Amino acid sequence: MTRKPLMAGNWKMNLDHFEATSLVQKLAWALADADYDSEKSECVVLTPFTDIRSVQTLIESDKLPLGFGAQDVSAHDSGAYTGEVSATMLQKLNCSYVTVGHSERREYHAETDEIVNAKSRKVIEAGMTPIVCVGEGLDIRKEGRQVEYTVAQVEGAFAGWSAEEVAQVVVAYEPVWAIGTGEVATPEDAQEVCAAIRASLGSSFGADVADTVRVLYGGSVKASNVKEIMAQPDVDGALVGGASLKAEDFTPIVTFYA
Ligand SMILES: O=C[C@H](O)COP(=O)(O)O
Repeated sequence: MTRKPLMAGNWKMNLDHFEATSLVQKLAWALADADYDSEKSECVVLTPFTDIRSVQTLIESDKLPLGFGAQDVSAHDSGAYTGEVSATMLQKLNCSYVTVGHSERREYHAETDEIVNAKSRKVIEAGMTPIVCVGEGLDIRKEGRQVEYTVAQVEGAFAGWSAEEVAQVVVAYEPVWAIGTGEVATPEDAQEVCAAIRASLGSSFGADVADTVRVLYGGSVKASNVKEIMAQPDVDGALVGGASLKAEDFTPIVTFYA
């Protein structure tokens, strides 16, 4: 099966809605200038909640070849959960993707695999695609336990799910030590864990699921290293932080195939 590469920009807590509109316009212009072919990669921006309406309006009204989504979601449907945003609310804004369980959420907001599981399920139930983030810290990497640690996170994220549900997700492998540090995992490091994630999905949910689910790599992806990372057979895209904040940095990542 051919898995279409997904190049997703996670803006994190950057860019207000004015800046968001400006970046989307610049990105659309730069992609057109680079002869971007949306058949060869899918380009998505994951914005702060406050930017989504502005980004949606721009992308839909100008029919830009970009997807958009959010960086987190509530595990609850509605009610007395001050400050939270439900999957249904995001779906009503036409979001396609929602990042769940990013290492910054796990670290600063104590998100466990159980919470990631519950949130991802809400995203699926609302008809969107969760980008479920997993990955080891430096201590685990130094002990050489990156595969077992990351595979256990994947098993926890989808415990109790059906194969049909898991077939709808995207998994992002982000070694925490490579996020925002300039330390990029080697292509072989990325391949090792992405392949193990795929193998785990295969043994738990079947070969079709393993063939279908896109596994992304994230952690200091840049124009200068994207091609070698994307050349790995089990890497189906990138989750990009810092380099997604400028059109001139993100465009060559999205058009890595050129
Ligand atoms: O979600 C994106 C990752 O945290 C990677 O961030 P980075 O590209 O700035 O290292």
